[in-house]
Order: sequence, then structure tokens, then C-alpha cells
Amino acid sequence: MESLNQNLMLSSSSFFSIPFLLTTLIAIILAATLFIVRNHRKLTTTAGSNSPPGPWKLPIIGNIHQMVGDQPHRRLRDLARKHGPDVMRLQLGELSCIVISTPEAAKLVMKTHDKAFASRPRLLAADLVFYGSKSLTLAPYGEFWKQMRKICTLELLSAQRVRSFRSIREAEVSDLVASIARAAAAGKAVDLSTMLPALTTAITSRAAFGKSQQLTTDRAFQVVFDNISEVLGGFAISDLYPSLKWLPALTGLKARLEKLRKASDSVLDRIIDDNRSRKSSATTAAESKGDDEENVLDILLNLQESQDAGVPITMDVIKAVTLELFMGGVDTSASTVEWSMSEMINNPRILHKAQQEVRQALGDDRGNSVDEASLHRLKYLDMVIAETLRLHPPGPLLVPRENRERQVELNSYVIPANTHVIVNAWAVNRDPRYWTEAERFVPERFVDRSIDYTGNDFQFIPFGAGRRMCPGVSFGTAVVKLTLASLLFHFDWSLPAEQKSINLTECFGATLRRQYALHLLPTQYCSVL
Ligand code: HEM
Repeated sequence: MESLNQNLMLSSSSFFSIPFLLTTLIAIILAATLFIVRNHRKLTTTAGSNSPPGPWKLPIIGNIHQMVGDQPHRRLRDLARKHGPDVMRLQLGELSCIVISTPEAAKLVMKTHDKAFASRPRLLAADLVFYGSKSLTLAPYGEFWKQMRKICTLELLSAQRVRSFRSIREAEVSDLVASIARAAAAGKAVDLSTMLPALTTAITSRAAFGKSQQLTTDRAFQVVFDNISEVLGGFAISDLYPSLKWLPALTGLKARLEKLRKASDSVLDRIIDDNRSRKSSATTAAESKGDDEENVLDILLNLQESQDAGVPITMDVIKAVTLELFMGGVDTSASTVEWSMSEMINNPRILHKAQQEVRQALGDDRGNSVDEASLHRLKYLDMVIAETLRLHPPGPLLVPRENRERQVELNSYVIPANTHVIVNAWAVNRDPRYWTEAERFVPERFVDRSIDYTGNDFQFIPFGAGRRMCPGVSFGTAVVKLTLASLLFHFDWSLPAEQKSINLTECFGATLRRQYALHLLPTQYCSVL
């Protein structure tokens, strides 16, 4: 959603904040003193005989100091290798966590005990920005979440609905292609790290709110959106110490969240008012739809009016859900396209093969833009996308779960109620026991293996699995595939003169983005201007 998925994905950005580091520093000094007094502690501990193993922890801060760093998915994988390969226990402040790092353990959490672990931890940001956790991603497991999930899968993100947004995708991708063509004609490199999120923002905003509300140029909304993504990235220090009720005020987080809520409220109120006045002034049903297909906001407002959604669709619910779908749709797809292009540029054989497939399948008509109806023929491109999602899942740690109701027995371990569960999908997708040369980008590995995004292949979980798995798979993959096919069909790609290869360093935030902007030189293959 932060990328909400994601965009609501667990990220590390707040581990770097100054208040966080200061508080951590003071706590570390206190803790270190206590630690020296008890220096006979073992380096790997088990809290009780039935508790999963975990690294040694300091009093007060637990294992927080071991999480400081910019690659938490890698740190967690390394810690797990040493202290708990399947299931590892961590203490983050007052929170008890377990970290899941293998397909077997992921299956236990997201299939065998899926229902018990289907809740989400309480986050201050969810309460203050997402209207009291009224969004699907952050809602605790229960009746409200079940009804909203139904609405989401049957109404907002169903395969049929995603198909109905086809003209939006095609129009926006063809605008992107036209602007890249202008750069190509001028012999200039393009910055795909800026262009791709702008594209996915435009597509998602039209699907969520309609063309007349297109927000791509709306600076106010962009600022709100970026801020929410940042705040939702990672555990805020106050979420790690929920008993210290004064902490959010002290760290300034509460004030910041309240300000964000006001800002997002004013943007969403304006959009909803516009939508209503457009409807009431329209004289025909066709007019009331505006210039796009029925959008997500229209559907939610209709459900509110008809009162048969199973739960009250209040204005807060409408705002929380539109905001989260907007956030979920933007960064996840953009970063997938960016990583695909990066990997292909570093592997010219793969780039050439994917490009040949697209050009052969879509014909040699140099005036044509890519037609979505032909995309099912692109089997190799499907493998490229799957391999990208395996190595660079936008949500490497999924969205944290919690067994809010009761204790669970996981293998032989007892997991007490209210334990946070972090599933390291990034580590699972690279488990060397299941993937040959797991760190290499090899799309052909999917020739003899079906590409399964349904959450039934626990060795490959870029969209999560179980009850809480991503409901935006069709929406996301449709955007990714059309964009990649168009980039490959219309242009040949190379590195700017001074560059030898693409640096693949990751930047962990709301989603797992590239650390450095992706600048590439396009050469036009088809005439698109
Ligand atoms: C390449 C694209 C995408 C990827 C890789 C992705 C990945 C994920 C992941 C890993 C989760 C957490 C699953 C879990 O906790 O088990 C998630 C949840 C979610 N995603 Fe996506 N996502 C993508 C696109 C989208 C899009 C386009 C939307 C909506 C427009 C969306 C909406 C959501 C929502 C609402 C949830 C929360 C579900 C719940 O908690 O019940 N995602 N996504």
C-alpha cells in the first residue's frame, strides 16, 4: 500500500530519524550498563524452552540496536541465519516479534495458522492518518475487515474492474512513450525513476478518482502522499513503547500525524465534493460517469447510498480506502518496472530476448502503440516480471501481522498472543535450498515452473499469501506488463556514455526502490510522435 502496500510495507526509514537515534542512544547507554552487570548472558537466547531462538538482547531496547541500518531485510536474513533460520524471536522495545525466513515457516504462518495471524499490529499512524485504522491494510482482523475485503476483491479490484481501466492504462502509457520519444529525438537520456512513478500516479489517480480529478499535477496531494509514505515506513519509536502514552507528543510524531490527517482530509474532501456536484449536475447516467469508466470513489459513494455493504460506509471509510488504494497502486508497480529495466540492461542477452519477443508478437507496424489485448502472447516477459518480483519484491517484509486473539503453537514453539510477525519475503524468495543460483537474475528458471501469484507457492511470495495477501495483483501486473512491453517495443535502450553498468543498490523505504536514479538513453524503434 506506503507504497500503500505498500506502500504500507514495513520499512526502516524511521530507524534513521534523529529523535529515534537519540532515544536509542540514551537507552543503549542505560542498557549497556545493565548488560555489563549481567555479562554472563549467552549470545543466543531462548526466552523459555518453548520460545523461538533469537539473538541476545539488551534491557529496555531489546534488539532495536541490531535493526539500525539501511537494509533491514538483509540484516534480518543474516541474523536469522545465525540465530533462528526458520523462526527467530526479537524484542523491539516493548514489542515481542518473530521473524519468518523460510518457505516452510511462511506456510505455517500464512496457511496453517493464517486465521490466528491475520490481524495487523496497532500503529499510531494508522489511527491518526487512516481514520482509526479504517483502511483495509491496517484494519485488525474482524467483521469490518472481512466486509471491506469483499468489497475490494469483488467491486474495486476485480478482474473485470481492472479490465475496465484498460483505456486509462493505454492512454497514460502512450503519453509516457511520447515523452520518451521526444527525449530520444533530442538524443537525451531519460530519468525513469521520476517518469515511472508519475505514470503509475496518473493511472491510479484516474482509476481512483476519475480523469477530471487527475492529481498528477496536484502538488498538495503529492506532498501529503509522500509524507504519509514516510511516516508509515517502519515502526515509529512510540509504537515500540505503547505503554509510554506521552512519547508520541514528546517526539513530535502526534503533531506531525495530525497535520497530515488535516492535509489529506482537505484534499479528499475537495475531491468528494467535486464528485458529488458533478453527479448532481449531470442529467444522464453517461454524463454522471464523467470522462472515464466508473471509478473507485463512484463505487464507494454508491455503496454508501445503497446501504447494503454489510458495514456502514462512512466518509472516513471512503477516505481511508481511496487513500490506501491510491498509495498501494503507485510505488509497487513503478519500482517493479524500474528493477526489470535495470536487470535487463545489466543482462543484454535477456533484454534482447524480451525485446525480440515483444516485437515479434506485436508485429512490425512501426506506427502502432502496444495493444493490451496482445499481451497474453508475451510469455518470456511474464518470466522477466516474475524474476524481478522474486529478487526485488516491493514489499520485502510484507505488512506486519499479529496474533491478537490468542497464543499459537508454531512447530514446537509457543508464540504468545500479541506477537508481531515479520515475514521476510525477500529472504524466502532467495532461499538457496529451492532456487539454483538464487542471487542471479535468470527469468528462464520459470520455464519449468508455473508463475503463481495466488499465494499458494510459499517459495515465491512477492504478493504475500493467505487472508491478508495483496488484492491488487491484477491491477499491479496489468500496469507493469503494459509499461514494460511498451518500453521494449518502442525503444532500444543503452546506458549513458559515462556508465558501464547499473548499480543495483537498494533503498529500503515504503517500498524497496533503487538507491540511485535510473537514467537510460532511449533510441526510437517505432515512430510514435
Ligand atoms: C507489483 C505490485 C504489487 C505488489 C508486489 C504488492 C504487494 C503487496 C504485499 C506484499 C502485501 C502484503 C501482503 C501480506 O501481508 O501478506 C500487499 C497488501 C495489499 N496490497 Fe498490494 N501489491 C501490489 C500492488 C497493489 C495494488 C495495485 C493495489 C491497489 C490498487 C494494492 C493493494 C493492496 C492492499 C489493499 C493490501 C492490504 C490487504 C489486506 O491487508 O487485507 N497492491 N500488497
